[in-house]
This record gives sequence, C-alpha cells and structure tokens, in this order.
Amino acid sequence: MGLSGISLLTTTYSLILQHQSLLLCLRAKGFGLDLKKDMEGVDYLSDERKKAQFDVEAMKIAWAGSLEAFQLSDRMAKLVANDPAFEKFTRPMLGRKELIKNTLRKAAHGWKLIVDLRLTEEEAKWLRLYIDEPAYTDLHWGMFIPAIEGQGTEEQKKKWLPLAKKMQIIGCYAQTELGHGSNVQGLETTATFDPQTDEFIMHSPTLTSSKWWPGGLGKASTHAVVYARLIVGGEFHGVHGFIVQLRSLDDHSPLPGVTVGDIGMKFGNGAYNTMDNGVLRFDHVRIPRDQMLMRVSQVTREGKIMQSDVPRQLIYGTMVYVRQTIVADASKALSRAVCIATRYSAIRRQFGSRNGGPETQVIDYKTQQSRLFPLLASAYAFRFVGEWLKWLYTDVKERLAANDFSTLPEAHACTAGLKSLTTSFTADGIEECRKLCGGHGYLVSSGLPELFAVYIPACTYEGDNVVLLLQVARFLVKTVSELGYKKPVGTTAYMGRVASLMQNNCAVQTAEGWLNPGAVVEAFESRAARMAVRCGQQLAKYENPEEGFAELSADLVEASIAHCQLIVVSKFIEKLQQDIPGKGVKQTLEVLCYVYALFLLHKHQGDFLATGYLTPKQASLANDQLRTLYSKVRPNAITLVDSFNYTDHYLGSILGRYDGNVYPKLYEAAWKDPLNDSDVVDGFYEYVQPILKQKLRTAKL
Ligand SMILES: CCCCCCCCCC/C=C\CCCC(=O)SCCNC(=O)CCNC(=O)[C@H](O)C(C)(C)COP(=O)(O)OP(=O)(O)OC[C@H]1O[C@@H](n2cnc3c(N)ncnc32)[C@H](O)[C@@H]1OP(=O)(O)O
Ligand SMILES: Cc1cc2nc3c(=O)[nH]c(=O)nc-3n(C[C@H](O)[C@H](O)[C@H](O)COP(=O)(O)OP(=O)(O)OC[C@H]3O[C@@H](n4cnc5c(N)ncnc54)[C@H](O)[C@@H]3O)c2cc1C
Repeated sequence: MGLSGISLLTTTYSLILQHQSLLLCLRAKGFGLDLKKDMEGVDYLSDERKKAQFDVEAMKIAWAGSLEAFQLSDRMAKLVANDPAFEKFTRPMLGRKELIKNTLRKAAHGWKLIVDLRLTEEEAKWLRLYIDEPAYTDLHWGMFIPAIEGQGTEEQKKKWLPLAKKMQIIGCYAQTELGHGSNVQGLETTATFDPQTDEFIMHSPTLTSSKWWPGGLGKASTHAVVYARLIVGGEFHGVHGFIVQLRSLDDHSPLPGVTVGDIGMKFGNGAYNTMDNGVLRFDHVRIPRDQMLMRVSQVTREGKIMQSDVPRQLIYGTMVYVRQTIVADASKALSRAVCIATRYSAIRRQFGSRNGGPETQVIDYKTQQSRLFPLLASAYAFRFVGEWLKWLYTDVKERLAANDFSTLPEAHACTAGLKSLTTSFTADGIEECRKLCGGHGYLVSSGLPELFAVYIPACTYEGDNVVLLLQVARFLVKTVSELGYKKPVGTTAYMGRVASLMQNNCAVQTAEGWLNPGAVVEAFESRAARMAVRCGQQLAKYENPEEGFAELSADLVEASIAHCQLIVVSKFIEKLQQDIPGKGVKQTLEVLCYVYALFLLHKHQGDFLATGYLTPKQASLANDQLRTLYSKVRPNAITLVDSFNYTDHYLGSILGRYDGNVYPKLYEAAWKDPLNDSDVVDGFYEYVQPILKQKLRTAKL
C-alpha cells in the first residue's frame, strides 16, 4: 500500500474504521507507517456531534450551574491539562513509594500554582479536583479546616485557620479507630483533663483504640483533629475533637509519645494508594487545654464542663459538610464513566454488516441503551440534587452561625441519605460502564479500573451507606410518629398529605400519560409515604422500639431509599421549572428527567406494585414510555456527555477520547508498557528457557 492509499483512508469515517486494524498490523510488522500522522486531527465522532438537537454550549452552562462556574471550572481544567507536571498515565505502574512521592510532588506543584497565580479558594478546589489524584490536601482542606471552622470558638479559628490556610501546618481528620468507625460514641481514645497543668492527656489505652484510616495521617500531616472521649474529674463527657500536633515542624519526625505510620496498600493499582491513610497511637501525649474544639462544650481552667446552646450533634457537623460534597463528587465520577462508555459505544461496532457495509455501532443496540442511558440520566440527576444539597447546606450553615439549629436534623438526614444513594449507585454505575466497554474496558488505559478503585470506598467512608440509611429511617419514623400534631416540612412535607397519598391510586392510562411531572412525583411520593407508614405500623407492634427497629431494619432501609429517590426525582423536576436558556436544552433535560424517574420506577416496580399504588398494566406502560425515551436520548448522547466539558486529561481514558481515535491510541499505549521495553522478557533465561530445553524422562509426559 503506497502513500496515496494511506491518504485515501482518511476520506471517510467508516472506511477508516475498517482499515485501522490493517494499518496496525502493517506497523507491527515493521512497514514503518506513521499512525500518528495518519489519524490525528480527525474527529471520529463528528457525525455523532452533528446529530445534537440542543445547544451544547448552553448545556455546558446548565451542567456547571452558571456561566461563571463554567468559566472557572474550564479555566482550571485547562490549566491542569496543559501542565506536564500533572501527567497521570503512568500512575498505575508505580510502586507505592514512587506513587506517594509523585503525589507529594503534584500537591506541591499545585500549591505553587495556587500561590503564584493567586487563585481563590474556589479556584484552588477545582484545581485539586482536576489534578485528579487523592492526596493529603483533600483532607487538609476538606475536613481538617472545616472541622475547626465548624467546631472551634472564634479564638481558636483566629489562631489555627490562618496557619492551616497558608499550609504552615498540615492537618487531617482522625476519628475512626481500628475497633470502631461507624459507632462514634464507641471510640476509645481518651483525652483526660489534668487540672494541675491545664492540659489534656491524649492516650490510646488499647490496640483497638489506635486511630486507623485517616487520610493524610500516614506520612504528610503535622496536625490532626483527633476525636476522643473527654474525661474530666474521672467522668466521661462524650466524644469531642482536639487539635493535636503529631510531627515536628522542623524535621517532620513524630513528637514524643506519638506513634504514626501508613496502614498499607489498598484496593487497586495507583487508585487510592496515592493517599497515606494512617495509623496513630498516643502514649500520654499532653496538649494545652485550649486545643479542645470548644464551640459545643467548654472545659474551664478549673475543670468545669460548660455547655453552650449549640446542640451536641454539631460535633458531627464536619461529616454533614463532607457528605454534601460527596454527593457533588458522585455526579462527577458517574458522568466521567458515562462519558467514556458513551463515546466508546459510538465508536465500537459489532455485527450487523450488510453487503460489506459498516457494522452496527454498539450504542444502537437497545440493550446497550437501556443500560447506558439511565446512567447518563442519573449523572444529570445527581448533578442537580447535588446543587440543591449545596444550597441546603449553605442555608443550614448560615442558620447555625445565627444559632438557629432547627434545620440540622433534616440536613443530617438529607446529606446522609443522598450520600448513601448516590455513592452506591455511582459505584455500581462505574462497573456497569466497564462492562459496557467490553474487553477494552478492563484495560487500565480505559481509565475505568482506576476510577472504580478510587471511587468504591465512597460507599464506606464518611459513613457506611447502610448505617447512613438507618439514620434516614430514624428521621422518617420520627416524622411519621409526629404526624398527628406536627406539620412535616422540607423534604418530608409530602407526608402532610399522607391520607390522600395512601388512598389515591395512579391515574395514568397510556404510555404518554407518564410524561407528566405531577403523575411522576405523585407516584414516588405515594410509594415513599406508604413504605414509611407501613414501617411505622410494624414498629408499633413492638413493645421495645429499639428491638423493633433492629428487627425491621432491612425494610426501613428500603423505605429510606424510596424517600431519597423521591428527593432526587423532585429536585430534577424543580430544576426544570426554572428558566434554562439555550435551544433545546430544557427539552433534552426533560427527556433525561423522565428517563431517570421511569427507570427507577421500572427497577423498583415491586415497591410500587406491592404498595398498591400501581397496577401491573401501569407499570408496563411506564416501561413502554422508557423505550421511547431511549430513542429520544440516542441522537443527543454524545453531545450530552460533551456537555460535561471534561478534558482528555481529566477523563484519563483512551476509550473516552474526545476525538474518538481509539484503536491507534490503544495500540500505541500497549507498546508503552514497560513489559514491552524488550522483546525477550526478564526472567526468560532463568525460568522459561530451562523448561523449553528440558529433556523429560518420565514416560507419562
Ligand atoms: C478534590 C476535591 C475534594 C473535596 C473534598 C472533600 C473531601 C473528601 C473526601 C475524602 C475522602 C475520604 C474522607 C473520609 C473521611 C471519613 O471517613 S471521616 C469518618 C467518618 N465517620 C463516619 O461517618 C461515622 C459514621 N457514624 C456516624 O456518623 C454516627 O455515629 C451515627 C450517625 C451512626 C450516629 O450514631 P449513634 O450512636 O446512633 O448516634 P448518637 O451519636 O447517639 O447521636 C444520635 C443523634 O444525633 C443525630 N446525628 C447523628 N449524626 C448527625 C450529624 N452528622 N449531624 C446532625 N445530627 C446527627 C441523630 O439524628 C440523633 O438525633 P436524635 O437524638 O434522634 O435527635
Ligand atoms: C478510603 C477510606 C478513607 C477513610 N478516611 C478516613 C478519614 O480520613 N478519617 C477517619 O476518621 N476515617 C476515615 N475512614 C474510615 C471510615 O469513615 C469508616 O471506615 C466508615 O465510617 C465505616 O466504619 P467501619 O469501618 O467501622 O465499618 P463497620 O461499621 O465496621 O461496618 C462493617 C459492616 O457492618 C455493618 N454495620 C455496622 N453498624 C451497623 C448497624 N448499626 N446496623 C446495621 N449494620 C451495621 C455495615 O453496614 C457494614 O456492612 C476512611 C475509610 C476508607 C475506606
């Protein structure tokens, strides 16, 4: 094949696809073809992009939340993508020590950019996000600083926050222990007040009291907010946070009485192993009294405990904050996986060739659509519920600052429930995206294995997802039990209409009838209310409510999921009631909203049928409508994922490349693997050749 033959290959998209494998063969066999030259600059997804029925630039703004948010995020994404210091392709191949050093280097480079470019805190947050490498800085900015902000007195904030914000100290959040994580009141580390020296003595009395898991603790942190049992005058006064210095600010060595290190490798290559999750023990370490975070309770010089008006639950406030950010992160992780799987599904072809024509794009298979499009719709749903949750948290924070604690229980239930719902779904969704990409999805260069490995602990950290749903269940049971005399508000306001929600059944008669926000919301409200009330009725049969709660906990978890799904569906619908500019943007989002709701209705139809709200016929009509909706998503699929505005650097996936130039890049990447540095593998002469050359004496073989 001559050069003219090669240039011919670039003329049409389908021809190129057919000839790619041939080109690759030629190169492998030493024909010297320059694939880079032949394939680069071509947009293999351009035909897909032409199908868009909405204004992509406007959708990018809708996804980002505002023009300003879009511009800021876009600026930071490009800053990172264009800086070779943030290369991450080789990460999964690094050993642990190299990995951590590499992460420290990136964090230092990131900090230099933040200082040199005078980035705002918001810009810095996005910069860290796009660096896309879990690091001690996540915990320093994401938990250590918020813990001091939320639980410190004004004086404490004045002293510690400037040091932390200038990174003159590095902090982590040391709550979990070897023996207890979920049960915070079961923590064993002690902080005993010594009135003689006006100090607390931090101590780890048992092996199980060793702090275990805190990110950034293992190798980087100089300080920690340590959660410990406050003991004053020999009595236990609950678990509180204490600021404790762990390492020297000169040479970083552990201070006397402090034993600290890393807990070892975690799931996956690269992935979360860039984080130094640590172990920490105290042997009677003394800290000044004013290092107990004292917004909730104070210990005086004389050893008296003073309670402020602030509720004890505020000690858990940092978790409320972080759970809210984790919901926002779920939409990022899911949208990333969906972007990879959608683009690749449009490139990948299998079967269906007629008369030598191109095979079918796998995205056109209805089964592929029924697995992929609900994930795409969920990414948007989580984005909008995350936006709402941020608003809710900001509102609660302002109220707390003004000593109004009335909305804290709802904020706790919403953050706990939505954290659980979105992270569980996202973890499963990333794995589904891997399967949607067939064999190539299993390659590290697809970006999906590392994304999965990094993401799955989100189902556990910041509260195990089942434990958190049980918190929602307590909130729901309480709401139901108070219905007779207290009007439910906020996300449980629908319970105020419990009588009609229990009585009225679904009125939908046709598949089109499901394209009605009122019908959809009523279905989810009725299901959630009926499940919660049913649990309440069952619980009432037990003499001991705690025993009943434990016995019914699996049903209570289901009721909590129904309630949380209702929140996500309602917030998506509310979003669509706002003004959303751009040709076709609102209409396309409406389609996604119905996909999200009807997919859930189909998946959980057992609930809807068992509660008696739906008939089997109505459930079947919803499924008919869902199929029609998938056809409406299809032409917009690629541009809907383009609207996430992810750079190729952030996606970190050959399958998800913006230009769709998948096969040559996969091929190229394989040759970059260190294993291909030589033709004859290391170890051949020691371990393989002797086998090949052996003279077997046994008759059997
Ligand atoms: C690159 C960008 C980065 C962005 C940023 C961020 C950083 C991010 C991610 C980093 C990655 C990982 C970080 C992970 C960090 C961690 O994991 S930290 C450790 C987290 N640990 C947990 O979440 C423990 C889970 N357990 C609990 O939360 C509680 O103990 C539990 C809720 C289970 C309650 O246990 P109980 O013993 O039953 O409860 P009590 O303590 O007695 O309290 C009961 C009452 O308190 C109310 N409550 C409970 N929690 C809260 C809360 N958080 N806020 C408000 N109120 C709360 C509860 O409703 C009860 O109230 P009532 O008495 O009914 O009125
Ligand atoms: C990657 C990662 C990073 C972390 N970072 C930090 C950090 O920075 N700082 C920090 O302090 N901690 C951190 N943690 C710890 C984390 O917060 C805890 O692991 C988490 O809260 C779960 O607690 P656990 O490990 O005690 O789980 P367990 O409570 O032991 O859970 C084990 C099982 O028991 C079930 N279970 C527990 N209690 C109940 C119940 N009451 N009813 C029904 N089922 C129950 C759970 O559902 C689960 O299936 C991190 C953890 C991970 C994995």
